[in-house]
Amino acid sequence: MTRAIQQESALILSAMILGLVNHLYFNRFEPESADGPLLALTVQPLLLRRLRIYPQLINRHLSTFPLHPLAHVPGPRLYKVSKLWSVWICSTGAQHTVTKALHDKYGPFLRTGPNEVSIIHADGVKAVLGTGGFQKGRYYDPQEESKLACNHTLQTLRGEEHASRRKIWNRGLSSEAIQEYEYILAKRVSQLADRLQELSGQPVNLAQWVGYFTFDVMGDMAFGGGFELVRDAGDKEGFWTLIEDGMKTLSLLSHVPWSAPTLKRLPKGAEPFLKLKGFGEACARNRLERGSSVKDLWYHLMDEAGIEREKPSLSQVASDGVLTVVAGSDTTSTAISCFMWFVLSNPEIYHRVQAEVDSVYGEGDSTLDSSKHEELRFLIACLNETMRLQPPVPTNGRRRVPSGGATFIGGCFIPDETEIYVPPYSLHRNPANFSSGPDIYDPDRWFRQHSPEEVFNTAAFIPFSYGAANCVGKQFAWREMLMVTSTLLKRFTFRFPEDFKSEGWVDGLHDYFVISIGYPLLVEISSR
Ligand code: HEM
Repeated sequence: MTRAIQQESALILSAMILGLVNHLYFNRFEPESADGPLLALTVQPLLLRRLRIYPQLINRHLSTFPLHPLAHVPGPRLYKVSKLWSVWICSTGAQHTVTKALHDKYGPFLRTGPNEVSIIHADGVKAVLGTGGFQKGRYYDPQEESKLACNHTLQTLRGEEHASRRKIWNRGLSSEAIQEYEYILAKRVSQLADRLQELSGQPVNLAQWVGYFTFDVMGDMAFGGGFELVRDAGDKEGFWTLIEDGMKTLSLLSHVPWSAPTLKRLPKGAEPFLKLKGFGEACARNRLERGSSVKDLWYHLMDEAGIEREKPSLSQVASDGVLTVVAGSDTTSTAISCFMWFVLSNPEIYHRVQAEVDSVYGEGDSTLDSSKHEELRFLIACLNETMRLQPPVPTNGRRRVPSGGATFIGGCFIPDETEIYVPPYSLHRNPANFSSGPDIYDPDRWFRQHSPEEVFNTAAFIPFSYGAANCVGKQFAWREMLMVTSTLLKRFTFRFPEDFKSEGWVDGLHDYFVISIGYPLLVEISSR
């Protein structure tokens, strides 16, 4: 062996040892902040540079190491090495479609990070999200930073704390409470329809108007009113952008939760969150000063009836108010806008669903009467099919396998401390769960007698998530979606303008935890 080869072998060996030490350390002890890794990233390359070995060499031996506990889960090499790739994909808004393409290539178990697995096997739903499943993972931690917005919202609480706060939320969104909000909803639905009537005959961005509507509804629900976007025809406070920027930053940070404490020390690192928090606090102050003539959700969350032994704090409720607006407006408006896009793109379905609304709400009936909602079976199927293909929360947050909780899911070994998730967009389009034509808009699949070759597995349909932390607003969202879509279908005829390239509209749906609609949904409206 020449001296040069001996030297090279020694250097490679030392790099491998360093790689192994890093691997063992970071695999066991995920960093709490970016400080340690940054130090390691600075010192180790310098050290190796002196030894003439470059960090790429180490990278190869870290999370792609054949003895890594997740080595058996397939996925692209870049994902195995670092979460930074996910951050980049997420910043483009294409997380849902990229994850789907990777599942198509690698199968139902996909490694999307050094310590992260995505599952679209139907067994994953109960195992990860159901009773006996896992608690929320570190993905949610950036929201918990004390200097960041939405501190301790319902969405970031775990275990007992979550269960006791969720009890109050359940009360605020129970069937009984929703009956009281019906008045708010009906008022807002007629206001939207009246405004659209004024705009008939010209191209209108329907998605924008539906967005104004859902924001107004949530403003009424969470803070006793005050947004008035439909009335004033616009995003006058700029808080739409505020919420969108906040959500985008949050979804990026969520991929690298340990970077949040370090980033927050940088001057602009946490700005969108702080703005969002300021917005929530201002709305909360307004609600307190103004009071409310109706029992809104705030009434329940603040426990104004005095049912709880310990009254929730104002800051807690202000944070939950922001959560309501974020969780309840973009989601519902995405579902409604996508529904309109799907039915307008499928004229036969459009005519059938309109005919159903006409038959359920006959002469003299009001579409604001929700007691007939159960009769709208085809409309419900169309909305379900919409949320199957375009779930408003397409990727979902991560859960964490606890220490000592290693398990098998759908035959795949999932080691402890893994961040694991079940992304609805890919789950719903997996042919093992829905086929034939998993990517085809086919509302009839919700009705018809299924042949033995057909797969229709509703256990793998989770637009509202599943288990103890599923969507608490599901029942309200259904009431809202059915009331507004039946009203619009009954009152108007919609069509895409001649020169509108409607096929590409879905390409503008960006996944920033909730969907953000990038392109205008242009329609021409005429009264019927
Ligand atoms: C079509 C409309 C909606 C969809 C598809 C939807 C979907 C979801 C999903 C997937 C989650 C779980 C997120 C996670 O795991 O981190 C969730 C949670 C939640 N949603 Fe909704 N949502 C909708 C409407 C609403 C509405 C109208 C409200 C409020 C009135 C609401 C309030 C919430 C809250 C507070 C949570 C957190 C629940 C918890 O952590 O216990 N959502 N939603």
